[in-house]
Amino acid sequence: MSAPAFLSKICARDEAAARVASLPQPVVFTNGVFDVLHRGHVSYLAQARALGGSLVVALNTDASARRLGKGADRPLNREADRACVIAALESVSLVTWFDEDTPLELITQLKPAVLVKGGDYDMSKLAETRAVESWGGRALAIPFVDGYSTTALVRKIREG
Ligand SMILES: Nc1ncnc2c1ncn2[C@@H]1O[C@H](COP(=O)(O)OP(=O)(O)OP(=O)(O)O)[C@@H](O)[C@H]1O
Ligand SMILES: O=P(O)(O)O[C@@H]1O[C@H]([C@H](O)CO)[C@@H](O)[C@H](O)[C@@H]1O
Repeated sequence: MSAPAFLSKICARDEAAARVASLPQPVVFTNGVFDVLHRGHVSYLAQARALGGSLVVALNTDASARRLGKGADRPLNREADRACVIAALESVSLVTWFDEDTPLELITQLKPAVLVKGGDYDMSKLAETRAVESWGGRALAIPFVDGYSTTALVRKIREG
């Protein structure tokens, strides 16, 4: 039996620039932990993809995710497992990782035309927005889907 096709969407960070160059343009970029996937995530990724020719998702490595303070046992899913789940989505063209606290350095390397986050972010406050705008790109937040968050889901599972 052959390996699932979605595995080819996952690449190491040092291969990301070359892979991005061969994707249909314009490239939309987003990032995050995506620990336990929910409806808010998949709606937001589908809307992000519709803004361009391809969607690149950069995941926080496990070490980077732990530093975000989402909880002592977070992320629940390891980086390789989170990458598989994200790569299996139709909306996603390429998945890679970043190990820093923010994706600024990776964004500066990849120079996407569009940067998106969910509506829980104020894009005007992000250094990444200023980077993308410096090469003529744009940064925007996609409307938040109320009632969906991984942290709330984990609490519900634990507390019943
Ligand atoms: N309900 C939602 N609607 C739209 N976008 C969302 C929603 N939840 C998260 N996002 C977006 O998905 C990306 C990844 O978010 P993240 O992994 O932090 O999800 P989360 O559910 O908020 O997780 P956590 O509760 O662990 O912080 C971010 O860009 C975030 O803005
Ligand atoms: O999954 P999250 O918590 O939305 O992802 C974080 O997003 C931050 C955002 O891009 C502001 O800079 C980022 O800095 C952080 O490393 C997580 O990816």
